[in-house]
Amino acid sequence: MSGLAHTRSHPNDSQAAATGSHPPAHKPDPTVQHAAQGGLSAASASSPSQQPDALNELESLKLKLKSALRQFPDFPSPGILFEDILPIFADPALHDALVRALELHVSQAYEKPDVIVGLEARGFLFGPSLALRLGVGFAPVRKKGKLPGPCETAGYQKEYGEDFFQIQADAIKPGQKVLIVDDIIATGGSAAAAGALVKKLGGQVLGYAFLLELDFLKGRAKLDARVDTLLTGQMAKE
Ligand SMILES: O=P(O)(O)OC[C@H]1O[C@H](OP(=O)(O)OP(=O)(O)O)[C@H](O)[C@@H]1O
Ligand SMILES: Nc1ncnc2[nH]cnc12
Repeated sequence: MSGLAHTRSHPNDSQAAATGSHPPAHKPDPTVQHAAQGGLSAASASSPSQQPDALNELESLKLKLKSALRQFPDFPSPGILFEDILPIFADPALHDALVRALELHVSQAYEKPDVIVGLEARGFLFGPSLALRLGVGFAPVRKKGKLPGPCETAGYQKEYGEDFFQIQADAIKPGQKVLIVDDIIATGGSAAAAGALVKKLGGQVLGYAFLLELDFLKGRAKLDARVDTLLTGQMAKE
């Protein structure tokens, strides 16, 4: 299995990314840790530049991370199986594993970005740490009404509702290369809105990187640049 996996999304597939039906109607015990499937599904070819040691390290980090995720059924609304990533941050070793995995992933797969853009709120948990490791800037995309000064705004729909995102007008300079990061891609609405904001400011979206992809929702079809995720899938425990 490749340590890095990505596909370039096809903008024309966006209709396929509608809201989702959900995977198995199991009722998992939320106190039991679950395993999202490690690795990535489609189109995951290693490039010759990828170092075997780094790939092994990445695979081992992904296994640790997947075992830390928990699921809560019917949160925040009925029918949603909520993936809780917070146990990762309760344990410094797991926290470090997440930042290290993203650092490996991004540094092997992309040219160096100028700016990491993280999405409120869970993209703020690791976006700044990743930016620091890579030696690049960080800019937040926030929910409407939280950022001072001139802002660009984009509305979007997500797996469980709709919202507005904003970015400060001077957060990205025209021509800057941007990597957008968040914890989860579900329907892709949030990430697509963030990409639209970066492009409104003249930024170049190198790609999107996530901890977890709920692939049955086909969110990556909404994104028109490279998409990378450490873990894929949603698996309920009986
Ligand atoms: O792919 P989508 O269907 O758009 O869903 C993914 C988004 O949903 C969650 O954020 P949420 O809006 O719940 O905000 P939070 O991080 O503040 O909890 C998650 O952190 C992603 O940002
Ligand atoms: N099922 C889910 N669990 C956690 N965060 C989400 N964001 C969108 N869908 C989600």
